[in-house]
Amino acid sequence: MTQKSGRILMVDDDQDILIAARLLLKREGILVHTESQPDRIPLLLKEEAFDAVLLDMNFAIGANTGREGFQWLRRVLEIDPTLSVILMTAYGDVGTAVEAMKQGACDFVLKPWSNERLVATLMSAMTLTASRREAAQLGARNKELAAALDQPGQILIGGSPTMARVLTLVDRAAPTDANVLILGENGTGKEVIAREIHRRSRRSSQVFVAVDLGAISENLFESELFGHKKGAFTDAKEDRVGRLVAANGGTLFLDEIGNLPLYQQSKLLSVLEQRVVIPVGGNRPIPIDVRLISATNMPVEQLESPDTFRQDLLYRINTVELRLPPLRDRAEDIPALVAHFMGLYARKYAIPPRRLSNDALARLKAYHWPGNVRALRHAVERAIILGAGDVLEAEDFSLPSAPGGAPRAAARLSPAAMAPAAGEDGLTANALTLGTLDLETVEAQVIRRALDKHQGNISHAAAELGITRTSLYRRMEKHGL
Ligand SMILES: Nc1ncnc2c1ncn2[C@@H]1O[C@H](COP(=O)(O)OP(=O)(O)OP(=O)(O)O)[C@@H](O)[C@H]1O
Repeated sequence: MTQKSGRILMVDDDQDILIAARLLLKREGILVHTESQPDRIPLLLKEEAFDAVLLDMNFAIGANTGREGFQWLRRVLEIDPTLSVILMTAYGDVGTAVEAMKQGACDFVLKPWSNERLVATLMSAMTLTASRREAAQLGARNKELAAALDQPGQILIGGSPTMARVLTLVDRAAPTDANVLILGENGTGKEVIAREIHRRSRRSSQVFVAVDLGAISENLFESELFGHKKGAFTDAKEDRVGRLVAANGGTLFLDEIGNLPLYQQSKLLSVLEQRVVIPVGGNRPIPIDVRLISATNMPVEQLESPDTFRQDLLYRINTVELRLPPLRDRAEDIPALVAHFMGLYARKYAIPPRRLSNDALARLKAYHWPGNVRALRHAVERAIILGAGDVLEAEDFSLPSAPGGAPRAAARLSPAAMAPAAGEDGLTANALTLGTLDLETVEAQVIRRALDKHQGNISHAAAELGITRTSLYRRMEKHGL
């Protein structure tokens, strides 16, 4: 790999040496920043991006132990462990050379140097830096891949005419690398569709990285997406590779994109336009190559309002727009979905397969499913656990008696009831002002309040309640909200 466009930082207190090196490296097409004061190293590394450091070992007058060189070597590696450092000295001996390598230097040059050898050493140092940086990115990507391997293969059910139309679009869009925006209520299967697009795309052997923008706190947004350098802020104890870089070569799924505040939308837009990210506290732009799929449950009118969403960002992310119909508009899919989930949970709980009564199926098809496929899935899970006979009846699904009506109290054994009880996570805050001490009622009231306060935004309500979105969904379902 030729790295002739690389950039070197050379630190030596001898101006003649710096001039000689500058002339030599210029001829070789290597950019070099020369510096005579080593204490400027931290600042320089912060301000500029370098691919290798050439460091003298002795700075104090008369010094020849190399002690300062070792000290600055440690400092450089603390700041950027991927950077290759070459030490140089006029007093070098094998012992110092060995010690320098042990402490993390990648090579050692004796003064006066041979031009050819110096250039060759610098070239391999720059290549080493590049591969260390690539390895860090690969590590992050591998983590994502390993997480994907842990996930069971997702089965996509969608035989209804409305879903068939969506799947035709998926078919056409998937191989094109076009950015896709998926719109739909919570639980309609936006992530399932995003994974399907990835699976059918040219990037299918690469990683699929899902980022729930609604779950990232505002102050961690940049660090999570773009990464950070060690020391960029108090908690940045190590370098961190951002999710955008981890998704390199693959598909990046940005869920709940409608939740981003406007100023974060600007940051995201500029990254998408320039196709590079600069980690927080860093200075080296990292090129990114991702296929972007975004999703939101925000109604389209709101998304098209400049007060809520940057329209230039919208144009960038919605080359193809898919609208997932709510489950109530595709009741034809319900039998297949129920059969699929019944099989899934019977296997999971090692329960013999059960049948479904006609009445139960009719009730499931007639219900308006405000929580969509996710809620249906949970209802089936509960029925599988609680249903006593060989045939599951309508009552086993704990459906509200009329659409929008109050749900039956969830049985003690339901998965929802198995979730942490209210009170363990702050859900009973202010219980005394609610006029009742019945735990279930209080929980429902608190959740309703949180949802009202955040205009139905699940991520924000969950964050305020101090629980995960999944946990909030379970509770909403339990209370028929
Ligand atoms: N067509 C489908 N076939 C099989 N399972 C589905 C389908 N659609 C959704 N599901 C299941 O429903 C649940 C919710 O799906 P998913 O997470 O994709 O919805 P979402 O729209 O992304 O939700 P949210 O808006 O909350 O992010 C998942 O468990 C998923 O497996």
